[in-house]
Amino acid sequence: MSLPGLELSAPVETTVEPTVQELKEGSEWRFEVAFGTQVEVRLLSGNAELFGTELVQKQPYTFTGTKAAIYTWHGCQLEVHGECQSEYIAEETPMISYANLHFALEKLREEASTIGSDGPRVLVVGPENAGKTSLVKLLTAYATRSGRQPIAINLDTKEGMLSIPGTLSAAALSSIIDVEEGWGSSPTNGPSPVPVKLPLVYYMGLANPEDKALVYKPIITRLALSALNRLQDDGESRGTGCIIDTPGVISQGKGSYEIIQHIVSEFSVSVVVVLGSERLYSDMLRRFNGQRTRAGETIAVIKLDKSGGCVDRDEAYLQQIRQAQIREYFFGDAKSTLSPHTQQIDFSTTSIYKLADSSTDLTSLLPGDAVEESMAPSIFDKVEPSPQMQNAIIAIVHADPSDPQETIRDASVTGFIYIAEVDEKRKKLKILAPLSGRLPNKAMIWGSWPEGITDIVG
Ligand SMILES: Nc1ncnc2c1ncn2[C@@H]1O[C@H](COP(=O)(O)OP(=O)(O)OP(=O)(O)O)[C@@H](O)[C@H]1O
Repeated sequence: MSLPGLELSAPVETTVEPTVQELKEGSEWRFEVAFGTQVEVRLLSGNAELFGTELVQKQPYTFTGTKAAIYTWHGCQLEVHGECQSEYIAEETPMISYANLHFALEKLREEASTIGSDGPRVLVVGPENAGKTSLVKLLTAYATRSGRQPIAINLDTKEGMLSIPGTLSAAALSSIIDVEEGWGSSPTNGPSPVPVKLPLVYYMGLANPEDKALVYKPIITRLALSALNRLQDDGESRGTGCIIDTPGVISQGKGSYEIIQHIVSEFSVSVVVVLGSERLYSDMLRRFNGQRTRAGETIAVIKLDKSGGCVDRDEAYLQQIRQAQIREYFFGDAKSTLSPHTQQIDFSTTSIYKLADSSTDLTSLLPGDAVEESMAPSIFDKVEPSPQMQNAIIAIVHADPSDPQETIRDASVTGFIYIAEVDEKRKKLKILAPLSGRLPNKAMIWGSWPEGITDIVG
């Protein structure tokens, strides 16, 4: 069966005989599956995990558009149906050092729980494709397997965590992460085999946060406030702490790591993990080692090797991932199909704010420069619907259309709509929304990221 909007129709190749991969202890099977093809994997014997989440024996797992690795601590047998784009077994992996980091964090968590303080706030930085997201998934999965409830935080707008790209989000993860889907699914209207997570989402609408620190930094501040409050209020998460994923671009040293500094101070980061860069490690050591957090803890800076399995992903592949995340937001996934609604709305019922292109960025002013009222940065331009909006994703946020721009910028997301058609003559928009019913009278943000997507509505 083919699902509308999802490219899930390609069946698993059943005519080809399955292959069996024998993995020795401490090795991993690295595999890539193209979009449009599916590969089914079963764990026949032994134990195995995908970025920290354990596979259940005999259960079929189906992968499409995936680059990942299945690791075994004690050896296992995997049965593979279908054709991978590439696959091999690697015996050298940095998994022991990753597991040691987990045990060190567990020690800090135990200490925090004993004295009733916050568990470690862990920041993962490193160049692009160093394996940051995979490490954050692994540490989160290991923490949940230890019976804890970590808060996972995504500050990388290039890819979404439990939301679409362009967003920053936080979620308390008490249940396992989904082997096939990555982080799992956010609330849907259907039953889900893996419990759904309720993320807190903010919309940035840009791929490169350094382009607009004026928007990115305040959103980080909001998200940090919410996440740290959640830690304080939630006994289960408090001793566990949080694990923060970041975009590679902020680790390149431009702007003297100003954004990393901002994240460390807003989240009161106590452990900085540097993946795959000696130079970044030495810069982070110089900047943070031995410094103290707000609560007086000493900040630790740790270096970890990049896994040889990390793959550079080309732009075409990344675009397919983004489109799959958007389709999934509206239509669900193979396990739970959603029923989004198209409807016509009048231009007059919309209040759309577009990130201003030429806003004065106060961060570019030198200390002591006077800020005149006329120079005050404008964050958004209020815009009428226009043909350029066709195929765009628009965020609806928890703010009134008449609220100050700062309030709109700092508001969390209620949901997203997709603009299928702009009819300038009749002044109507055809939109796709996850639910039926009138759109709330809230401010809407039109960003440049994720880019428009075609063919989503028939
Ligand atoms: N051990 C491994 N074996 C095979 N593939 C892997 C392995 N580790 C990571 N990958 C894959 O490599 C790619 C890059 O990894 P990941 O997304 O974790 O890096 P990142 O540093 O978060 O990237 P970005 O900077 O773009 O956010 C991903 O497709 C991931 O699934």
